[in-house]
Amino acid sequence: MPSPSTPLPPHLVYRDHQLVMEDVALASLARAHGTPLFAYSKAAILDALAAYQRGLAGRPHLICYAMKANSSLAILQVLVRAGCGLDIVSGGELERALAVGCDPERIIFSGVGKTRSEMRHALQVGIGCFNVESEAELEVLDEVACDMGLRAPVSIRVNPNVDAKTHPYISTGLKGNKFGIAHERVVQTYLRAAACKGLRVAGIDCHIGSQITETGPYLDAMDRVLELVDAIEAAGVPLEHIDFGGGLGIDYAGDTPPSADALWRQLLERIDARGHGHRKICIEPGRSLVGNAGVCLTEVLYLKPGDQKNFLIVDAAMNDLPRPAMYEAYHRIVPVQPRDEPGLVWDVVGPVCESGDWLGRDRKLAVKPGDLLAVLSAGAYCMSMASNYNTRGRAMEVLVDGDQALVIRQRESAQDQFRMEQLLP
Ligand SMILES: Cc1ncc(COP(=O)(O)O)c(C=O)c1O
Ligand SMILES: N[C@@H](CCCC[NH3+])C(=O)O
Repeated sequence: MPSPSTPLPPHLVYRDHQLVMEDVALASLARAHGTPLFAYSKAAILDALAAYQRGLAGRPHLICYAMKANSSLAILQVLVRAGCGLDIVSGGELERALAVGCDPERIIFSGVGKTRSEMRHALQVGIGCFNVESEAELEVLDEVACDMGLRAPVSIRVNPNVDAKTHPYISTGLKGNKFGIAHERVVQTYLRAAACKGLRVAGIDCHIGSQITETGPYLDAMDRVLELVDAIEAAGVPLEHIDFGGGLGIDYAGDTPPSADALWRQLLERIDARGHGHRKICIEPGRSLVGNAGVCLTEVLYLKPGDQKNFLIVDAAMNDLPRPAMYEAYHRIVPVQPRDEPGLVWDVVGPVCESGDWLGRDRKLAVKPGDLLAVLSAGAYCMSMASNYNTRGRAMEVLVDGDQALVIRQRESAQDQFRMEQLLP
């Protein structure tokens, strides 16, 4: 676990006893806008993207940001303007992609449960590729496209049966997972797809899981995918691109994932060695682009020391930051204006009426009510998984760019929440 001397994520620094993001003191943001508040560093997002761009430089490629990690419109704009396409998994995410002006040809539609109406809309606007996850889905997509007199570009998501060595809830490339088509059925599924009038085979797709911190599982999965590419083409179905998904991890708790450029140097070596150097590479990174660019600022409400546990009650909760409650995930928690005192060991918990509503356990912190804390690595899968449980409004979001801070989402009010509801007459 990180100690207080462990370096902070990029673009966060203590200056004059103040936690600063780029050139903005986070305490001033919290005082101006209230808490809980998510702040994201634009430079950190662009630096993370640059690592992938370096890794894939000189190759035909498309980086489709997996917006499920953080789908706030301004974040999408930052990435689309910097050259990304988008990976989507629902009609709602398609609307977001279109709202930020993403070229539809640079949109990839993933996910196991696309509905007919989602397929129709995606075909109407002309998205770049559907990543198909089952034979049943292939059939429905063919039907929908034929009805519209179109051919849907498809990749088949293969399940390579590789252990991504991550949390079981976010591992997707093993036989027991619901994702993708089993290795042994892939070639026949491609033959079937190639014979469908409503489909055009474009590529092959694979995504083995999330928060992957080792290179080995990626290399194993690439070997399996390349074997399949050879077999599919030998069976007479040409493929244009390899979509290798996302999944690269970030440092939450002293994790040491490879950098995106180092990982891709190795993967490209493998691709070249097996004679596939000419192929277009698509990727779908999510967490690794935005995760360490974000913090969640929260205010200490109450101190509740006890016989067995000391509880530190803050104003952010599991509805804002569901990862600890869902996966027992670790997020580093640091003071925004540190005190020169020894501190106590606390469980940092939120106001929601659930024992599972905790943000951090056994954290040594010197704090008083009214102090501000920053929950780190909160750029991915926090706001996008936030809920209104306990009728708590979703937090405000701010994008920091140099010494500027732009509000990119207003705080949600109770009225915003019940706008869609109906009182009885
Ligand atoms: C199909 C697909 N692509 C991309 C991603 C993005 O993953 P990550 O945020 O781990 O990069 C996911 C989520 O795991 C996914 O399911
Ligand atoms: N929600 C997960 C990641 C899921 C990846 C989605 N395919 C997390 O917070 O770590």
